[in-house]
Amino acid sequence: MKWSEISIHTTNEAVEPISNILYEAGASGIVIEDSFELYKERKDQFGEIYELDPHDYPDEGVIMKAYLPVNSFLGETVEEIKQAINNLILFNIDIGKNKVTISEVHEEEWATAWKKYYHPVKISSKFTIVPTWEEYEPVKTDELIIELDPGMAFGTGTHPTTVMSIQALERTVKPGDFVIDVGTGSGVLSIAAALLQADEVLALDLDEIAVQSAKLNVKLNKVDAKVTVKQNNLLDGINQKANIIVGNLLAEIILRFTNDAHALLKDGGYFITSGIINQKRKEVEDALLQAGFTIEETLVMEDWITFIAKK
Ligand SMILES: C[S@@+](CC[C@H](N)C(=O)[O-])C[C@H]1O[C@@H](n2cnc3c(N)ncnc32)[C@H](O)[C@@H]1O
Repeated sequence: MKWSEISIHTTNEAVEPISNILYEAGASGIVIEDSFELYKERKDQFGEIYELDPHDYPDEGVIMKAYLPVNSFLGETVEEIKQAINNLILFNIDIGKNKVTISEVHEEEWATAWKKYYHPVKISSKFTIVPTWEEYEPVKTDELIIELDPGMAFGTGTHPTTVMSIQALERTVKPGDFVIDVGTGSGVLSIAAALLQADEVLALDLDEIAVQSAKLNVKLNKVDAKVTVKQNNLLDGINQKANIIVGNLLAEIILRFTNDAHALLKDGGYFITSGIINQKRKEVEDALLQAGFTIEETLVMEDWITFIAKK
């Protein structure tokens, strides 16, 4: 598959709204090169000070890079992104130079572009995500480690929607549970559920590349005895009743399977929905209530919402 890199030179203030615009437009990942990063003193995990390469960073402001698949809609998607960024001025957001450039990247470059920005991250009280190419010694004996090679699939584990999904799983998964992960991407949520002692996990994704990536990561984390990865559209054709269904997908997609999720859950089971941008909060909440769920908890991070709904 060919990918197109869209690069936007903007300001720190605009990073969050532009991230939302890019994710809404279907970007699979965003890299942020912030000039400010260069001047921060940083230490590696052994306490050594290290420096970043100035060539990777802009002199001022922030360069955001996102990756979009090259398809027949690419031109329109880019135009919509540009338009949405220009509209930020109406909300008094400084968009700085607003220089937008497009270039084509090949699959391999895309996969490695991530690597230099991606280090072990503690994302909750229990979990630390460690990229496969980094050495990491657990700080605490009960720390749960997820090793990930996100490759081409969404799910470095550090996006707010993923972090909140994992926090929601920590609060709901019980030993012996059967968990379904809709839109598994790199497999990160399925691996988390297995490490939280779920008995059986079904990881589903429509995208063949995500399925391959999830299979690889599931093996890497030695949870392949519990986790089955399958190419599937949402919950189509699945009929084994679950204790938990988790879906980190855009609101529009969640709305398509709230009723199916309700039907497929055991009584007292949880439907965890993430990936909901704040503007869509009410719409998803209404659909969950309409399907027969009660909202047990709402998590908020930056501009994103995660619901823990109970049947
Ligand atoms: C935002 S990513 C979430 C990845 C990962 N679960 C995480 O939390 O980091 C959404 C994933 O849903 C998948 N997806 C989108 N539409 C889908 C559908 N109709 N059925 C199954 N998966 C779908 C995408 O391929 C993508 O891997």
